[in-house]
Amino acid sequence: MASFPLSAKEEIVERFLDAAVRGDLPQLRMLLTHTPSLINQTGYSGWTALMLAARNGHYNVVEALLSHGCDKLPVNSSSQTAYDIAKFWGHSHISNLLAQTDDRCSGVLPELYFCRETLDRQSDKRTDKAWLEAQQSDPNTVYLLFSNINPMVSRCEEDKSSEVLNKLCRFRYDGVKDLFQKPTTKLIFLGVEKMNSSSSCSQVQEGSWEPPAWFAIGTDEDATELLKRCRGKNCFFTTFSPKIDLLTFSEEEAGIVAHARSVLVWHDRYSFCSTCGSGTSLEEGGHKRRCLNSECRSLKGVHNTCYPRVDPVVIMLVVHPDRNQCLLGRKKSFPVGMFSCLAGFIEPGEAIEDAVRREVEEESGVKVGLVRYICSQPWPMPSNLMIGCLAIATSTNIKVDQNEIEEARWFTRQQIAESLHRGANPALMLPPSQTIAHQLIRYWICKNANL
Ligand SMILES: NC(=O)C1=CN([C@@H]2O[C@H](COP(=O)(O)OP(=O)(O)OC[C@H]3O[C@@H](n4cnc5c(N)ncnc54)[C@H](O)[C@@H]3O)[C@@H](O)[C@H]2O)C=CC1
Ligand SMILES: [Mg+2]
Ligand SMILES: [Mg+2]
Ligand SMILES: [Mg+2]
Ligand SMILES: [Zn+2]
Repeated sequence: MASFPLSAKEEIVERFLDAAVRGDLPQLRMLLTHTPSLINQTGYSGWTALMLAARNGHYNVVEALLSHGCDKLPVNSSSQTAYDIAKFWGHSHISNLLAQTDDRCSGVLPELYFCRETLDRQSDKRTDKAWLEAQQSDPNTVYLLFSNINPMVSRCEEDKSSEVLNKLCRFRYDGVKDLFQKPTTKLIFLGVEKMNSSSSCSQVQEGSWEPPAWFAIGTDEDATELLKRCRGKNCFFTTFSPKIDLLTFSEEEAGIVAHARSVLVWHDRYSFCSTCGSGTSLEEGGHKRRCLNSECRSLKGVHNTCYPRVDPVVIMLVVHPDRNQCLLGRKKSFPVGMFSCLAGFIEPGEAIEDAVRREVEEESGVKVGLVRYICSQPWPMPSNLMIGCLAIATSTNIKVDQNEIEEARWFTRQQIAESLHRGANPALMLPPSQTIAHQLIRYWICKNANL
């Protein structure tokens, strides 16, 4: 067979990979210093330097590559990551290292979007009327303004390259106190600030630091009038279109928005008592509605009709019995090429595991055995709690319920890893990283298929 001379670029890649095979750390470091882009390159074999070092048990080379920010997601033609390779060849010190280090491939999920608890909710303070009133007029108290259920935001100018586009507009008492007079205004106590690096040091040391309280205000005032309070700043009300607005806050603000918006939506949609139909009033810092009819059954004992609702939803990555493929589906409303995990509402009297098995079979015809809970995410659309699971299929034939899902398919680990690694491609687009669906998929790829 004729062999062709290597180009200069190919030659340097092969020298780099050869250094990884031999465990030649000085040579590898020298080449990386000159050509940092070598780090994730593959040679003719389709293996990266990390895979080769993991195959040959060179712990120090794996360590050095990781410290240079090497990507652990690429897979070889057998769909193995470097972690899988180290495990297969019995280099447990290396597979442990690959499982431990870094955020993305540790097998431990990163904190999910909407999950950061920036404020301390202090739910015991919700029944302390005097304390709540004192906080309302405190000059340090922070108010967020919602026109009905949409928060007032400004465009984030700080970092144009970042995904953070929207920033919540923060008001002080003087800027919003007139709204408290209107009977339709809803005031929600969100919590108090947790102590962090920006808390005033001298006050913290003296013990005189009082963490500012945060409230959300929901109002049906004319939106244009409300915007005048910002005095010329470029503010607007987000409409919460999921693809455009919902995922564009910082991690800190996303958690606050999830809390405030879910409670305000509940007030908006449950104005009347669902037991007797009478009017209701807000209590407990906006976290309860009390029926105004003194004869109503809902006033005797504790009733879930009086509290904000949270709807549990199971969301699951179904793994093929061969452990090498996973089941993803797409709804008609998804962008072209996008597939995601199957999901569905838990029904009354149903355990999480049973809901997973039922929803998967209803939507795809696939039967599921083992179900393992992985993580959860509040999803304020309007108030779901996504309960993320991995599930092992016991059958593989797909029969889609066209009312719920347009198409469902088995995807190989390699197809998934490629889409995660190289980004959206026409064949398979995965949901954005802020979603639990994306994180479950990434978790499975990184963690290996063994549950
Ligand atoms: N964060 C994420 O990664 C993802 C979030 N989701 C969310 O999960 C939710 C549920 O997923 P679906 O596949 O639509 O559920 P699903 O498969 O149970 O079907 C939805 C249908 O269930 C019925 N239903 C039962 N209880 C309901 C309730 N409490 N609220 C609304 N409808 C109810 C309605 O007829 C509705 O049309 C959706 O709201 C969706 O936004 C879905 C996929 C990914
Ligand atoms: Mg369903
Ligand atoms: Mg569904
Ligand atoms: Mg359902
Ligand atoms: Zn009632």
